[in-house]
Amino acid sequence: MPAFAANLTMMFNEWDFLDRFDAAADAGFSAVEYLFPYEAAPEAIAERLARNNLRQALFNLPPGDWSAGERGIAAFPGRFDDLKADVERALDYAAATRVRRLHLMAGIADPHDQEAASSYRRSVAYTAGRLAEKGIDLLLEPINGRNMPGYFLNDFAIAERLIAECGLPNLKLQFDIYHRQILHGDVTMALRRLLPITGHIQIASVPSRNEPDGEELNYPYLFGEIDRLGYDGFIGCEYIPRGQTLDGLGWFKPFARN
Ligand SMILES: O=C(O)[C@@H](O)C(=O)CO
Ligand SMILES: [Mg+2]
Repeated sequence: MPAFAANLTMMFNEWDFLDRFDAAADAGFSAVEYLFPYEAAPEAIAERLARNNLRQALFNLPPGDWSAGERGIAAFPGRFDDLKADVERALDYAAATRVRRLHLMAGIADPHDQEAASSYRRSVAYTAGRLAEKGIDLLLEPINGRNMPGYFLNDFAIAERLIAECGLPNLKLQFDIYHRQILHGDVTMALRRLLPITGHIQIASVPSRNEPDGEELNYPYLFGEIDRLGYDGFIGCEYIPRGQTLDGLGWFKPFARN
């Protein structure tokens, strides 16, 4: 049975950030993820995880200045020193939350720009190396250009090639099924082929990015396939509830822990 992680950036927004941990546990989740933890103290997050017996599935390394439109800095040649500091900041939170995987965002940059491509590769190799010292996986996530216009890593084939070329055991793919369907489709065959390099999966309906219970994709079929393939990681529920979070959890009832 898949281990679902509630995405606390998108779900349970009826509560303040720290209270979302309690709400997710009460709803039957045994794990959580979110984009960024950095506005809360690491100890406060650790306390909520422990209190609720929750596992921390994933979060992102700092993305640069999000409010100014940055979506990562890994592909920016002039920001390597910032990136190194960001890695240490993320590792403080990783130590507190015991997370085993972190996602590095690439940034808004032209994927055909050679300078951006080599900066990205350097940032990925550096970050993966530093995370390996702590036993943590580094994840790369292709993101569709409708949600994130101009995003550098906008193609699963580019991520797959980079992971193969780097040959680092802790460098893996973040397979967001929502982005995959929008970018390329062919979700089941891609899961079958890419599962060996996949470190995390995320889900949402397509095209609305709501509960995984309708629209283009047949999630009960995909959950069965993911199980059949022997995936033993987390599935992050990275969706925007259509209404109240709890009202939309009918799909999750068979998987809830209590
Ligand atoms: O799919 C997404 O948008 C996220 O997983 C993310 O990390 C960047 O927004
Ligand atoms: Mg995602």
